[in-house]
Amino acid sequence: MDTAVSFSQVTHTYQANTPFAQNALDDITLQIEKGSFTAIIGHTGSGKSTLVQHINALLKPTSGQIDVLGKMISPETTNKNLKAFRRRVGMVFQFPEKQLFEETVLKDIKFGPKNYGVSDQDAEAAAHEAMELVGLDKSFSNHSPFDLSGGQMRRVAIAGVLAMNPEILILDEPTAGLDPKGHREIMDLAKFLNQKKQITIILITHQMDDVIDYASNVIVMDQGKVVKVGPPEQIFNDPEWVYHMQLDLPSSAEFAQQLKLAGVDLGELPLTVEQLANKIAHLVGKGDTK
Ligand SMILES: Nc1ncnc2c1ncn2[C@@H]1O[C@H](COP(=O)(O)OP(=O)(O)OP(=O)(O)O)[C@@H](O)[C@H]1O
Repeated sequence: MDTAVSFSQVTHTYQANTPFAQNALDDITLQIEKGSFTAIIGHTGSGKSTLVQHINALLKPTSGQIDVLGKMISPETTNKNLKAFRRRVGMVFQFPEKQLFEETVLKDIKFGPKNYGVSDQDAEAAAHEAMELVGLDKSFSNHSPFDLSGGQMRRVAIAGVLAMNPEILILDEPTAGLDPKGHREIMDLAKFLNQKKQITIILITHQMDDVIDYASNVIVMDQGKVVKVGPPEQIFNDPEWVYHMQLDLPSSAEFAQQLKLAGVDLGELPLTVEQLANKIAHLVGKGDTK
């Protein structure tokens, strides 16, 4: 597989050379494969947001370099001539609906492509396509984004990023504050974009169930360092280490741990709800639930 993002010995210090210097990334070296669905986890302040903001060059490293789709980002990189690059790396910030500002949904979604020099007609076509992707009916086009529900506003904001046709999509806690239905819709959209549109997804999340259900690869951060990288099953197979990192287990694995503490031996730690159901069914003599 090709590499989409490659960090080489990257450090980032906020307010470097001042008494307020804050070291947020410490010697990060990692790769993210093209087409992967990568989750970045780690407790608050571990450096996740700082890390992803280097991927579209919103932040520049204090030292080291990052290769993103062949573009090299280094301490010397300036914001000049980054437009074409930034279009390829879509970034959905936390609570992206706060950044909506146009008077209609369509205008808001068209804003990005137009800003990147796309003609009005092409921007409109891209906006309609993006609306369809996020499940917003065309009839919303002339609504004010501020008259929509929280979940719908968030989909408008995501559509604005998708209208630029990114190859990498960074989602920083995209489901924060949504109800379970809205949560599922956004996560299923991310899965669709990854599997059907071949967009590389980089997701920051505190939801371990999402990590196990959606991610193919996980990066664990702690105090500005990458402390573990691997598929979800590998990351969660040591509950003591997971708790030590101030992380949660996926809920099925958490329940299995509780059973284990109560003296029920399930053997290997089941991570998905389906695996847990099968193990319990087996234990009570009902065979496979399938
Ligand atoms: N603009 C800033 N100026 C100074 N320090 C900052 C700034 N942004 C973040 N930091 C510090 O850098 C460190 C990493 O922060 P970052 O936001 O990247 O962590 P995070 O893992 O994304 O946290 P969370 O899960 O709460 O979003 C923290 O110590 C934070 O206080």
